[in-house]
Amino acid sequence: MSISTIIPEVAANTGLTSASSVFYFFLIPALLLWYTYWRVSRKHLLELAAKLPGPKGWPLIGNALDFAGSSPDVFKCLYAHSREFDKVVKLWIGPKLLVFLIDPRDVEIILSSHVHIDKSSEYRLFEPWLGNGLLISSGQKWRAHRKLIAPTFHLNVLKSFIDLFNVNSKATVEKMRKEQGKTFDCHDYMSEATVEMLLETAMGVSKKTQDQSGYEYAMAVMKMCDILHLRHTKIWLKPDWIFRLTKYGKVQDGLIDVIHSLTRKVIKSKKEAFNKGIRGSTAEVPKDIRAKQDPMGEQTKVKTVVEGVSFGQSTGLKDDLDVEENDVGEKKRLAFLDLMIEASQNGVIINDEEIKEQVDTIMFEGHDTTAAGSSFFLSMMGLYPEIQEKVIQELNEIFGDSDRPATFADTLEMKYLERCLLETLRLYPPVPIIARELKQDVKLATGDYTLPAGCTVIVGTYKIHRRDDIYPNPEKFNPDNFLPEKTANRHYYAFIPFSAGPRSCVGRKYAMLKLKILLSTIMRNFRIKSDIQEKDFKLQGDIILKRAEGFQVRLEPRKPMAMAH
Ligand code: HEM
Repeated sequence: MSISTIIPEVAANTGLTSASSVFYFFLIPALLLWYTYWRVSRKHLLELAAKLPGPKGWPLIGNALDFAGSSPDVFKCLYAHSREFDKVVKLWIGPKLLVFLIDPRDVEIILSSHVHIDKSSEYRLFEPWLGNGLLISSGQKWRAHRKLIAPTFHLNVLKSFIDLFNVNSKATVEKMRKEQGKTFDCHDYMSEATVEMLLETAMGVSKKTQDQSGYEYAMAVMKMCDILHLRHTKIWLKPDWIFRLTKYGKVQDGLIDVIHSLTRKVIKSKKEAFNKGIRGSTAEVPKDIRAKQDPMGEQTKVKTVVEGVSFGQSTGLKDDLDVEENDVGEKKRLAFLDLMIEASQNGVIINDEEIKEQVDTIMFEGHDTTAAGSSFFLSMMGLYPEIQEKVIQELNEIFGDSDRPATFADTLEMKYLERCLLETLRLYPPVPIIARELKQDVKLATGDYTLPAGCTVIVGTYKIHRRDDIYPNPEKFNPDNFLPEKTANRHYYAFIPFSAGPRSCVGRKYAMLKLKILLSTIMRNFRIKSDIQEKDFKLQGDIILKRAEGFQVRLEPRKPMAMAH
């Protein structure tokens, strides 16, 4: 009689022991086999990666610890790496290979290509929010929708937004007036203004359509970005099933609810107007603004094809936004949401779900980027009073004492303000990096390096804009970097705040026009002061570049009753 029949616990234990030994007997070789297969299947990637320069990492986790700190620490650490190497930097986050490109000649190969246009897997985390909208989609869907959407941001359409840009800029000035003399975060005002302008222009609905304010929507977007950034940098939060078990999963659901409820209301309201035969924005433009606008019909006289640097693109580069006026057919002159709804009527080009995805995408891409860009601009004005005075002088020359709204022709005269804006986008590009996933190997231009298929390639815009071989004294805010003689000889891909090539930003011209009207209106009313020096900025690159401490500025009135009407 064996001992196990006498003592049942021992029998059970013996059974357990033998079961677990069998388990380990098979598990360990299975794991080893899987690891060997995995290494062999990635042999090509590992061999090419070994030749790329990069900081030393740890076994298995690679450089994952570089991503473990707070947002500003991660940003600082990545920027420090980009300064140790001058062309390419390789980093491993566990098994994931990231390759940063920081030379414009290499960046051109990726951004100008019609092949390397797939977004990296990191963008997948946006899906519950943005669906498969323009920012994330690829292949035939992206191509068809890009073709549909790009013409809705043509200058001819944008010019019809000028009244609404003016109305909303004035309203922002009035709201900011209560902050005079205090130190406050101007980003809050810029976010609200940019959301409301998008609603009234590209979406074509009154901002009163929604009961919550643009500010609430903007705050929900900001918190969503915090969560997405956390998931990008903390690898254990990446798998959906783990993420859903954490408190962040629930918070995300709540935020998406706020965001999507705005989207649904906007689409509903636009459809109702559309069915009544109304085209164009339903937002109100006060009579005085419309009457003062374009008194001599000058807007129609001004040649509309103003390309290159004035609209955020290096001189000489072109994309699908730079089509001639005559190439944009009558039908395509509709604003974004009008055109989406019209196209959906036959259900072939775009269906209701796809419209929602695109509205979410444009609302996000269109507001957070411009809110950051304008807040950095105001911070720069506050820090450099002599530069600010030159902007004010230019605005005085254009507008004199008048409180008239800005016209399109005026925006073309704002040459110095434009250079300050471009210089802001150089030093503080709101989208500090762009990531793509390579489906095939890519030979680089700057050395004997080949990027392996399967890696994530990251265009390091922030670092490229601060290369000392391209921009002398690169950390200094110097609007003269954008004098025509300076831009003429620069590599096309040395200034890419809006990306470039077939997947460039569709809102590039919209952003530049809107920012010129908003910022000039603010500066016709206030002088900006700021006490925190650039070296003390705590930058965080959670998708959109921001200052962790907030964009603290003070306002001084230029004219006590200026612009009051
Ligand atoms: C200062 C303001 C802005 C900056 C710096 C900016 C920058 C960028 C960049 C760098 C990209 C490429 C992103 C990537 O490939 O991952 C992009 C894409 C995009 N942007 Fe902007 N953007 C701005 C404003 C806007 C505005 C106002 C809109 C819409 C009204 C907009 C809509 C889009 C869309 C839809 C895409 C995706 C395009 C595609 O993949 O085909 N952006 N933007």
